[in-house]
Amino acid sequence: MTPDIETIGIAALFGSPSPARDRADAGIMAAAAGIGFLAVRDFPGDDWLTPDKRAQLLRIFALPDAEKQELLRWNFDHTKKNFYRGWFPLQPQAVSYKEGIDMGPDLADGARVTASDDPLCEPTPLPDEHALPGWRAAAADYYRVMETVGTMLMRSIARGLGLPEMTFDTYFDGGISTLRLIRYPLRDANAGVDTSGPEYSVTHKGETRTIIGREHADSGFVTLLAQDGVEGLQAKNLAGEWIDVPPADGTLAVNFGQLLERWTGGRVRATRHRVIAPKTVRFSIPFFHEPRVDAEISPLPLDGAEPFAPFLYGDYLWESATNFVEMSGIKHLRQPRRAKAS
Ligand SMILES: O=C(O)CCC(=O)C(=O)O
Ligand SMILES: [Fe+2]
Repeated sequence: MTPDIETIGIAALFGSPSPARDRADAGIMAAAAGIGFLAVRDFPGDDWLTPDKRAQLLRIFALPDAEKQELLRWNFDHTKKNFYRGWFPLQPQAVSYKEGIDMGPDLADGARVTASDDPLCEPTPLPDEHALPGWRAAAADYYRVMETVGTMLMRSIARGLGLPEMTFDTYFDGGISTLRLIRYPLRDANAGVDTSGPEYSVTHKGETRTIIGREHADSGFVTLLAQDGVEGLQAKNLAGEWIDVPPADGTLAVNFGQLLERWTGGRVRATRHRVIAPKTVRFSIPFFHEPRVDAEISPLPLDGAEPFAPFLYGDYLWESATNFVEMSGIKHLRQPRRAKAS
């Protein structure tokens, strides 16, 4: 039988060294090195993982279209000045059938917009306070809670790798984490998009299911995902089978990105995942925990890790993130800040 994705209580990660913390570290590392997915619960701010609290954030989807359009990114509306942050609308022809918003650290702390000449550091267009009273404060609080969970998980992973626990902290100080809110509506059967091809549909447990989130591995380090009670997310296990990552209130799904996989010499796995269409609209709230744009990624002192030429996180992120459909057409707008060693 396929083992389920483990749920691990992480309260002890927030305290001083203890046997409970050692157990949590071991469980996290085993999941990171195994299937590359886990679920975590019990942490400060976990009251956000309830339907009522999530609904506070998801109110943004009820804005009138005109107000969402104000938040659009340049690739969807050339009158806008934001390239990387902001709204992405439904793209009916795309395999990933979703709309939503990407928000940066200025949401939690406006002073953290650092480089006006770097789209990765641009301010996030946000709805007016009067349109959604209290929404910004709620989203800012959620962002801060996730940043702290991300920090504690990275410390746990450092310990699990036998590295000093603060190894990753300096990279993430001033980081550019992204809080993304996603809505996946039901596909309109009359939209003229043929979803019968293999890109759009798969057979799962004997049923034909439409894909609404294309198979991918995340780019960066660690992703903290709140699902809003509706199934659909699947992870590819070591045997190459797709297994469900069921939503559960009070838990965050955790998975790891390709950069962490590479940085750790493959000890942490960047697991591929996808979303198959449920019978109802689905919402999810990923938080991509990310370092500073100018963090220099160089080989960690780990046995067996492949050496590589150091590079800047921002350069890597831009190259990789702009391959996703919601970022299409913007790659040329940012040049690497450091020339690649030839
Ligand atoms: O909606 C989900 O559950 C998954 C979203 C996801 O994988 C992503 O945004 O990278
Ligand atoms: Fe993902």
